[in-house]
Amino acid sequence: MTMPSSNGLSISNVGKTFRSGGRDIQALENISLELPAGKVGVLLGPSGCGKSTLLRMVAGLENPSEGTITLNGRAVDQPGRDRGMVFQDYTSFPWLSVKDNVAYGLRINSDRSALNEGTVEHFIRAVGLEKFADAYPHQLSGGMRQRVAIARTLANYPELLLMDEPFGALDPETRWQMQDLLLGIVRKERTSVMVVSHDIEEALYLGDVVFFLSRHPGRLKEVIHTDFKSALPPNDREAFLQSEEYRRLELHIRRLMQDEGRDAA
Ligand SMILES: Nc1ncnc2c1ncn2[C@@H]1O[C@H](COP(=O)(O)OP(=O)(O)OP(=O)(O)O)[C@@H](O)[C@H]1O
Repeated sequence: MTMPSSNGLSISNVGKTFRSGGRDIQALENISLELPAGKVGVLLGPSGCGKSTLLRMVAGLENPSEGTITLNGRAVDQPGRDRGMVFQDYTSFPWLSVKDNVAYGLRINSDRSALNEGTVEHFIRAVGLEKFADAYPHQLSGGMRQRVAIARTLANYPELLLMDEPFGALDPETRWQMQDLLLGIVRKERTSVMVVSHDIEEALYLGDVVFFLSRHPGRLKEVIHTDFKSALPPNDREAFLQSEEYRRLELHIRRLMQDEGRDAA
């Protein structure tokens, strides 16, 4: 049993069973993992292994059937401002400008503080949309709309940023740009991140640690640390893709995926 740590995300013996059409579907079984504060974790695994379900439980949108989840020592049992979620389908408000979209979360959440214009500007700049602050979502590309969603979520300074296949709908080039943009911002802001992905390259590029889940029911099969990246030149995708360790891990995870496919057949 994993001891919950007070610093970071701690998932301890978590299981989830859905009751559907009169029968029980066990989506996740006995998941225990730790994501230290300031790190990027990736939930990777075949379709249906429970990645989104686990992320939704960390967001507080679902409750575990067994086990506990804590963030920085506090129990997670409902959504909260300490966590911010970004979905794949750009969740910006079409009737609000970029600036107002980013400000929206602050406005509804501001208890005492007045709307902080500086924060809005800071995050619009961080995602490179300063020239589009007064534009509306329909005037933006998919990648730009996803930047708005990221800026809006980060403007609330969440302790943990949760992302469910955030770049899955983007073309490969934009996807690479968005991955670099995300890493640049979260390193600077020191935000912890948990990302759902089913893309091996993305998982190894983004993650400090990759949690590989197997399915039926979803179990934590392997935890892969990517310490090898610290010896590579920073922000150099080519060096990353050509490194021996990346190639080794990519092949290893590909085999894990294939094993899952065989098990399901
Ligand atoms: N609300 C629900 N009611 C019943 N079953 C559910 C519900 N949500 C998820 N499941 C089941 O739980 C399992 C895990 O689903 P989940 O969406 O978390 O997997 P995933 O790994 O994110 O899949 P994908 O990569 O395809 O998005 C699946 O068998 C799914 O059918």
